[in-house]
Amino acid sequence: MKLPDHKTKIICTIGPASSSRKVMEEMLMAGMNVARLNFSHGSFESHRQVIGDLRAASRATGKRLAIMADLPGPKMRIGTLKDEPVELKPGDSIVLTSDDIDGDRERVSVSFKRLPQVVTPGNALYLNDGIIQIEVVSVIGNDVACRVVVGGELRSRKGLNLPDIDLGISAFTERDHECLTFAAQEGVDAVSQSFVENGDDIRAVRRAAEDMDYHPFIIAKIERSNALEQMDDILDASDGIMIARGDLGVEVPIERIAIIQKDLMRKANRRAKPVITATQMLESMTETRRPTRAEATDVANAILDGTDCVMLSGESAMGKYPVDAVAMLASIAAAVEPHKRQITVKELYGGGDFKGTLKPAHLIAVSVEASVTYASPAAVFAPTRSGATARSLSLFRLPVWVAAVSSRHQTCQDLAFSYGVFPVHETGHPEDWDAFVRRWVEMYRAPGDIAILTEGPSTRHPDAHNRMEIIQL
Ligand SMILES: Nc1ncnc2c1ncn2[C@@H]1O[C@H](COP(=O)(O)OP(=O)(O)OP(=O)(O)O)[C@@H](O)[C@H]1O
Ligand SMILES: CC(=O)C(=O)O
Ligand SMILES: [K+]
Ligand SMILES: [Mg+2]
Repeated sequence: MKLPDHKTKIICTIGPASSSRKVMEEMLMAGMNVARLNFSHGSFESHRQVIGDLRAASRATGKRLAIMADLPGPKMRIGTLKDEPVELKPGDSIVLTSDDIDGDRERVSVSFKRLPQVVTPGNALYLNDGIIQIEVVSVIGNDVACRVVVGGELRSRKGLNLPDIDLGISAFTERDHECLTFAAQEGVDAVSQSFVENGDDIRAVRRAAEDMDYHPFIIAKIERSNALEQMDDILDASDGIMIARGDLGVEVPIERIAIIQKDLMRKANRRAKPVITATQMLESMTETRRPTRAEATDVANAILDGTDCVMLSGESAMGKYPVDAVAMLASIAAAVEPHKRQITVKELYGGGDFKGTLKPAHLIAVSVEASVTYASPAAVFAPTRSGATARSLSLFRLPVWVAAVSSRHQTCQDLAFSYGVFPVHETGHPEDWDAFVRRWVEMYRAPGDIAILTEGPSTRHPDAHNRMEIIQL
């Protein structure tokens, strides 16, 4: 067996292009770690089928895979179109209506029934990830008459954004609750909530899940401008975040995305919460076999800046080259990671004076960081119950794998989102760590003369001390 060549985790949206077992297996072999199901599309029946096939593909390949349910949130969309695509040109008139109709180039339905009440003439609306811009001319009954400002191609169920308008709705909708119930029934590992505005939106998801005795890893999707002012609260409430650049790039001026992205990564890294960079990472690979130079560089920079995961959307859901796109992310990651500087404790905590403020678990992480700087261990072994120990080691972006050993299946699945963490599911806690470490190093042929083992208090040994052990191999 072989350890992956890349430590950045790869998330792939599953859609028509990747719904066959064969493609799923190829994507796993190419490096997919997490499969994302977008509940804005497809039926529960189709998602159930996909979940079954993904699990079968994971068993067949022996590759661990976490499944993430992406809840739609209060995203507004247009309805279906009779004929598509529809080409909109500047100056064209188009009506958005809350009536339930099959749309055409004159009149298109919208999922948000209160649209006519919340808009006023002059408001700018955006369609299809902001590619098309329209302006409200007048509101008559259920119809909002608009004029096309920037044209483009429109297809069924594309998104509608109203960046400056307060919709007065919570992020966790009735529909999300239905999707969450389905995810709980299917035992989906992780849930991402769209259009989060504050920590309460995430707490609502967590509470609803707990009421079902369901404990998924919960990701907050950052894609609204007001979420940016609530990041401390959102990070406290969530297990990780996604920089959802598709909607974010419409909701805030696109020229600010780069700085926002870097800032979000720094904040998430500091708290050891995994961060996902999403949307248009290899967009051109939807149609062509090679990415653009700009895309390859975008992926590289996200990794250098501190992303844990890179994500494919349309590329793997409906593109021509889903497997090539995964392979491309994996090879960019493998090429870039050795150039990523290991993070020092000083940098992590902003260079401030933190003497006396670090907890024992932090001190262990600091010691590991120092050891890896001066030696090249085969791996760092971190027994972990909740995954917190492994995540606190991950944030140093060590050049060696953190083998996170846990008896909890959910913890292993959660760690699919963490950079450089290789989850190892061990039902019985190993009695003989020395033998366990040797076996693992041998099995994966991990090079090195030593291995590092960390251990802190556990439920079995609540009085144990935090310790770091050097195992001579
Ligand atoms: N389960 C699915 N069934 C059919 N088509 C899908 C499915 N999932 C994704 N797609 C297609 O792939 C495209 C890209 O997927 P993506 O997840 O980025 O969705 P999106 O609609 O752009 O937006 P968002 O992520 O904000 O919900 C979708 O617009 C859709 O056309
Ligand atoms: C992924 C997603 O929802 C976005 O980029 O908007
Ligand atoms: K979604
Ligand atoms: Mg979005």
